Amino acid sequence: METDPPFHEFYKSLFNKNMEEKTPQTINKSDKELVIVEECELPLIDLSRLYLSEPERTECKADIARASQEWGFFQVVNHGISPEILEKMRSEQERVFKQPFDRKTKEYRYLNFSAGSYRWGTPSATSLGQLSWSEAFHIPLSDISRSGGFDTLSCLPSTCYLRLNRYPPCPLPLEVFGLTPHTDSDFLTILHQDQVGGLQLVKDGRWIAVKPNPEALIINIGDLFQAWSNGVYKSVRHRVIANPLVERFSTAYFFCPSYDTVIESCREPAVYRKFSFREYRQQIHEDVQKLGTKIGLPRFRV
Ligand SMILES: O=C(O)CCC(=O)C(=O)O
Ligand SMILES: [Fe+2]
Repeated sequence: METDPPFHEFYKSLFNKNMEEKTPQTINKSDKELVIVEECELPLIDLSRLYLSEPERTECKADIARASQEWGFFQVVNHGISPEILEKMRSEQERVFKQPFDRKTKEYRYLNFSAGSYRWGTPSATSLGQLSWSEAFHIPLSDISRSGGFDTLSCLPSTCYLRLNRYPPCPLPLEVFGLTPHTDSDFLTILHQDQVGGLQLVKDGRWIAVKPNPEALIINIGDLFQAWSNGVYKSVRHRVIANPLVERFSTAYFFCPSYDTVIESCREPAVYRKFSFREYRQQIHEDVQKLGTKIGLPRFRV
């Protein structure tokens, strides 16, 4: 039974188009203003410092604020989630994705998730550079609290969700992304990645590769946090490079406000006009439908 999504069959015309072109497009060329130079470690924050007395507490918060301004990304250790739980999450995730493809698409109910929680590839892609060579389960937190008896989760907005990502080995890693470049449309993201690597982000106008640390959690600022902080904290573009040999797993938790929440800059003069999260989501949806791509925050500049 095939477990991988049928990328080759479904995107055959894109592969053929790429072969026919005299100089096949590679993703590095198509994103040509940004060339990869190095692998680096994200700023590392030891969260246990928050429980110490002053000045450690304040210094820890200042480090977080600095990383959020300069990188939009940082990693945390001593976050309270044991390596055993992270390992268990990874092995359960592997089990879910190892189900036959047909079952993942048609029989989502076997997992007790809502309809439409499974996605793979990029249905709207018109070139290989727009295709994401990955599959994901997108699980509203309300589904988890309902099925797992985690009552404490029910006090979080129903818009929060968990995304389980799997990146199968990809035969054309220079032409196809694991996940195409994007910023996250939420407030804050918490990401756990395995040891394979592939996550890259833009720093000072260049793509850099994030050195994996499976013990750490990666935190990144989302679009709403950027707007709320009036552009002080950065929602940074990131992407995942496909791997030709090994599969990769990651889990992302997207912390979102309720749809009615109004995002308004905390400072004057405001860089962005105020908007509700509902309005933001609708605008993204509309842009993706009409233009094939997300515009995001630039739409809301005053
Ligand atoms: O897999 C990763 O490392 C990144 C995932 C990501 O950026 C996302 O799901 O939005
Ligand atoms: Fe992301």
